[in-house]
Amino acid sequence: MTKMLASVTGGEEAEIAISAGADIIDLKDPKAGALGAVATETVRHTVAAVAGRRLTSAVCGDLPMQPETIRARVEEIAATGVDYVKIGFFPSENVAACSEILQPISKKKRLIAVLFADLAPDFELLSRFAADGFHGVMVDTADKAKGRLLDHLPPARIPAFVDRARGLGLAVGLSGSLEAPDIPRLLPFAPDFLGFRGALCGEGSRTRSIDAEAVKQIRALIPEEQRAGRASSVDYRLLAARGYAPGGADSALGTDKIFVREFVLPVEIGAYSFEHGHTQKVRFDVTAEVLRVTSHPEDMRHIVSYDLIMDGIRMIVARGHVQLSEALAEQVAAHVLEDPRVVRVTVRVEKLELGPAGVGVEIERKRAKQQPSALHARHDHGKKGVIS
Ligand SMILES: O=C[C@H](O)COP(=O)(O)O
Repeated sequence: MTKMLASVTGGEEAEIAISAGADIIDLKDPKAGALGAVATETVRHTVAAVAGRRLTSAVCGDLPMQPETIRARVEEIAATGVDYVKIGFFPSENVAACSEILQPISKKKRLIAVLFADLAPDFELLSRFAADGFHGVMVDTADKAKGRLLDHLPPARIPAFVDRARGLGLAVGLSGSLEAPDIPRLLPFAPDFLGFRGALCGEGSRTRSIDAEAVKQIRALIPEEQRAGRASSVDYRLLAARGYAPGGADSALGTDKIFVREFVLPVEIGAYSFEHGHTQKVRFDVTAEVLRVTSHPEDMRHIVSYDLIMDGIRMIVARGHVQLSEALAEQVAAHVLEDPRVVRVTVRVEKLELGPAGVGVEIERKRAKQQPSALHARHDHGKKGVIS
């Protein structure tokens, strides 16, 4: 299951994050940069105070890409007893050398390579990290003022990154100014962890202190593993909605309709030869009938996000040429029905450049009774279980 990583500045914030349910306590000084490091002594004390109640990690700072500087710093942080050491790899011709020099340390400490979605990350580096014994790879953002992870690494590009990392045996983390609505969009990729700082702080400002209420709200959106000695805070309705558990929403509450209208994308589509090798504008209109889980919807736990529909369409379109509008509509309908709360979906696909206005197809599909959730299937595949 996906773990929640909370970046904290020291022992006091660590306790807040622990009591609000974070799985990984990550030491970081947000005032000192994207991967700003806290004092090594603070890492040591906090790790000792956490005392195995949670996994711990620490960043090494926004270091120059100089192999010897990085090696020395990673050794210093590793010696604190922290479980994971996170190392930022900024674009440089020295990246391979900086990774390679860490080989001996990676044999005794779990290292996480951090790439930055807003700095044109080179995912070819993943095989370098795997060869050098890294435990995992994480994507973050370097400039927190310039957008969230999904602004730089859109959902359609995430499967390629996740699949590649998984194929190399690397754990996968996603972060970068993530906010609550990003969580249901990222969970289907089954990352090993999602990392947060800004969303846990007062007024969403990552340089303020973390706030217990904000941590709890984020925690509630990530299905939680049962932890010994802790009353479970699992929201079973959420789990059901994500396909992690049998059961479903309260049918007595009936359904709502969510919709996406006039969503236009360039698509490689068409059966004629003149339609191959280039894109044409296609308009999507989708309405999904969703089971309600509460009569008082308050946050992301209680809804099916229309972002999931748009993300799905983008991912399907990114797979390449499709011959028929009908086939495209079927794929979109199947994707939307993967959410077990969707009972019926209408999909209209219109090519906008072939006729006076639009030409296309509209289909309606219902969830077949007892149809096993595709999300079940995805998660049953464990680490390989990502949308492709
Ligand atoms: O490791 C994760 C981060 O600390 C993310 O920080 P952020 O949510 O402020 O971008």
